[in-house]
Amino acid sequence: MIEPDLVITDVNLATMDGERSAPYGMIEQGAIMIKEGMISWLGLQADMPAFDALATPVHSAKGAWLTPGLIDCHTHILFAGDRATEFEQRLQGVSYQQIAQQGGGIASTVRATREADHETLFVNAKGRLNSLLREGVTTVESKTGYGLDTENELKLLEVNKLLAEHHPIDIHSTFLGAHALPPEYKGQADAYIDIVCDEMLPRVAELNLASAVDVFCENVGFSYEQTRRVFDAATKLGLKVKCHAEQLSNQKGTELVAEFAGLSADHIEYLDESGVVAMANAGTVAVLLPGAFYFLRETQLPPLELLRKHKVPMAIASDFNPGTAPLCSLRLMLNMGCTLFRMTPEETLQGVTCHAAKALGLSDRGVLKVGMRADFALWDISHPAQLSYQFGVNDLLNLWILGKLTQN
Ligand SMILES: O=C(O)CC[C@@H]1NC(=O)NC1=O
Ligand SMILES: [Fe+3]
Repeated sequence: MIEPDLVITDVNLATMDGERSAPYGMIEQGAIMIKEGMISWLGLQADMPAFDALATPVHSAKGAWLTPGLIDCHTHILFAGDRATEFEQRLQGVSYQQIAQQGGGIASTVRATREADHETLFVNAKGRLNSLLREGVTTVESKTGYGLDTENELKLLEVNKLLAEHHPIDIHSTFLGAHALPPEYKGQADAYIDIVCDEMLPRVAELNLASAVDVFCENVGFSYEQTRRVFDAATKLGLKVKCHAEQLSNQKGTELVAEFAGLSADHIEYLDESGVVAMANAGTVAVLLPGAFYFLRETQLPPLELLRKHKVPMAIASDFNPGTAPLCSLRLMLNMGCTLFRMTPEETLQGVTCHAAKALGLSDRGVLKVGMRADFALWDISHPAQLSYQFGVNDLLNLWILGKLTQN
């Protein structure tokens, strides 16, 4: 018998394990054992194997609910400045186009981010990660995309590396050099994509600073052909791809990411059935972003019935960014997934656990199962549905990352 490092007893487990027939994969009146940062046993407390209770720390959950640590699989936390004055202008009737013509929008965040040093960007992102940590988040995907030249995109990736080394949350870095056209390449999108493919991506791969590559494929972003070029270059360098796709129109970005066996298609409000089928066939995850939908007051809902019909895994994420989703809360997204997108509470919880892990290509987390990372959150709730039902309630009791108590 390998003695555990920690045992949690008197606990209800929302395992999120799809192989269990119960809703949420739940095990009530359960227990869980941790060894060297991984789950070594879980099940009914009545079936718990013997262990030396004198030598082993035991935490009685007193009937609280344990879930996998939450995963925010789509964030833009690396930036400086804010766009609060634009928010004010838009509410006074100034259009996006007018703001962009005044040099606002993404361009203003790019200017502020280029001027910011590593420390400023680190401190900004650390504060945002701390907000997510307090909500039970244990893994975060952090994209670049506000540097838009080689030096500054690499700067952002270096900040991600520092965050991964110094913050308890596990950081997964995505290169999003093809987020927007930098001002110095106005009207020269193909020339900028040359830089992304021929200069930035080889450096990103050589320095091993990102595990995935993303593109904003949209009529106000990059075209289908330009997106293909980036995906082709990324794949040749051994990097997985994902895509901001069908957010404002249907540019067939989803079918393109599926063609490259990509990790996820994100936003997808304008996705059609051929795109859903392509995702189903490729195992590509749908990442739904209700925060941007809400903040932009969009009306086109993502095709939930088609995603369910074709059994496409649905994840949910904050999309935290200064322009279209300045909402640094994954718990709010759980609630919005239900209230705005009409997902069920179980679907939204899958969306920030097992399906979010899949959207990042991670198979070692997102489910309470033997051999998985001991990343979990203990909640003062009477049922897992409460996690999407209520918001703003301080219901997180404890948080463990790799079996280490991180928040209590
Ligand atoms: O406005 C910003 O700063 C980012 C917008 C954000 N980026 C993207 O690809 N889609 C979005 O909604
Ligand atoms: Fe985004």
